Amino acid sequence: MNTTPRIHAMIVAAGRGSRFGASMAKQYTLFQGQTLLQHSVARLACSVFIEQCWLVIAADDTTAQTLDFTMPVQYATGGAERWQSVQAGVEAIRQSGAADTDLVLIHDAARPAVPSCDIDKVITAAMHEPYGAILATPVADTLKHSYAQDARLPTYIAQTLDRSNIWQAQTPQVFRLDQLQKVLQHVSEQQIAITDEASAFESLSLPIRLVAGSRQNIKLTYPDDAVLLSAILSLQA
Ligand SMILES: Nc1ccn([C@@H]2O[C@H](COP(=O)(O)OP(=O)(O)OP(=O)(O)O)[C@@H](O)[C@H]2O)c(=O)n1
Ligand SMILES: C[C@](O)(CO)[C@H](O)COP(=O)(O)O
Repeated sequence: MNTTPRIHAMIVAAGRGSRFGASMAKQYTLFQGQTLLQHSVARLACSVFIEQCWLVIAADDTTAQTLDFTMPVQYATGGAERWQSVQAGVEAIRQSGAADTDLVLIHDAARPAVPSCDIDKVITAAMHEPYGAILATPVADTLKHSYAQDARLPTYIAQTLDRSNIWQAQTPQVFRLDQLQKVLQHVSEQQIAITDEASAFESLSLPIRLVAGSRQNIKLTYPDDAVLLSAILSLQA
């Protein structure tokens, strides 16, 4: 009997890219002639586990459906917060007939350089977990905590943080479908602020496995991330 759970992939692409500051949403910025969204779909398409993908886009998005993708895509409408976009994707996946024990993979459109081997690694890890697994990379720099001050004033160091056992979370993040829906409902009811789905599990003290990922899997967030991302994509080509 085939006990491998089905994988339902979603890419969240409903953000506005305010920190990036471009005139259009950053997921439509072109690198090597392709948008970030197309690059991210292509990376997922390299995975042996993924044959199609849900794209969670803004209600007023008129770009995504004009693009060509390297595997079949379906669309869901995102929300104001990232976790609400994920919740919309989860609902669309459930409506499509997914089973509770299937796995859901969530990836940021803003992370187009994720190595496909990392995608398969985090999926395989999640298959052996009761709740899920995420890609992450151990912090490499010394971390400073600053005094909270008026942004118009110079900022000073309050303390250096112990960086042992500190990781930077990435995506994909992969979870059991029914468990993900349950924890997102908890986040909604308790109005908990989260910036990734693993945090929702943490809010209920549910264990999520960390899988060491590539430092090439950067997220395009600020304008000067573009130079580094462009170099990484060129080297990966
Ligand atoms: N309401 C939101 C917010 C974010 N995202 C997606 O989540 C990913 C990571 O979020 P982030 O880097 O913060 O993107 P933005 O929210 O667009 O950026 P900013 O916070 O600078 O506006 C992106 O692919 C973004 O499109 C989303 O689908 N729905
Ligand atoms: C999900 C994420 O990419 C993990 O690092 C990150 O939390 C997204 O945060 P953002 O503020 O929505 O970019």
